[in-house]
Amino acid sequence: MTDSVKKRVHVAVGVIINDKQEVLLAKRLDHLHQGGKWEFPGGKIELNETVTDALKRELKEEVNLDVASSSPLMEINHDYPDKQVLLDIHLVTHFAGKATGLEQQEVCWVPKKELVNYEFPDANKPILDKILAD
Ligand SMILES: Nc1nc2c([nH]c(=O)n2[C@@H]2O[C@H](COP(=O)(O)OP(=O)(O)OP(=O)(O)O)[C@@H](O)[C@H]2O)c(=O)[nH]1
Ligand SMILES: [Mg+2]
Repeated sequence: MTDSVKKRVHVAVGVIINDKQEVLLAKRLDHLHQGGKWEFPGGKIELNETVTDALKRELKEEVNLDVASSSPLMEINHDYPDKQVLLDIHLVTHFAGKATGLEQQEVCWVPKKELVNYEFPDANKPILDKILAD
């Protein structure tokens, strides 16, 4: 295995859209990688976990939502200067609960058209393009 393959972090990411066509964003805490930017909730996939298991676990841990079903949206490989990520992005339109930032992070529901006003990590560009095209 090469270093680049070994180091790449595999992340489950949820683009969560409610009945009003708003998208759930969370603000990354300042001390984290890409801190201060807005993200789609999610996190690292653990050993022996499927992407959908990880997505369910992370969305419960981070924003207190129970995912009922999800569908694959896209995968993005991105190399930051300090970190390489593989984002496994899923669309979540069926879920239960009220979105709450359980890790002291700010969360908000944003109408699709207003997403252009938020700053995201560089890796997210294709996700934004896709959501805005739909
Ligand atoms: N959740 C999430 N992570 C993203 C997005 N875009 C993006 O580049 N990432 C990167 O993917 C990685 C995800 O890690 P994370 O910090 O969410 O991981 P985690 O929830 O498991 O937290 P942990 O660091 O406490 O283990 C970070 O390096 C983050 O910068 C995004 O839209 N959502
Ligand atoms: Mg996370």
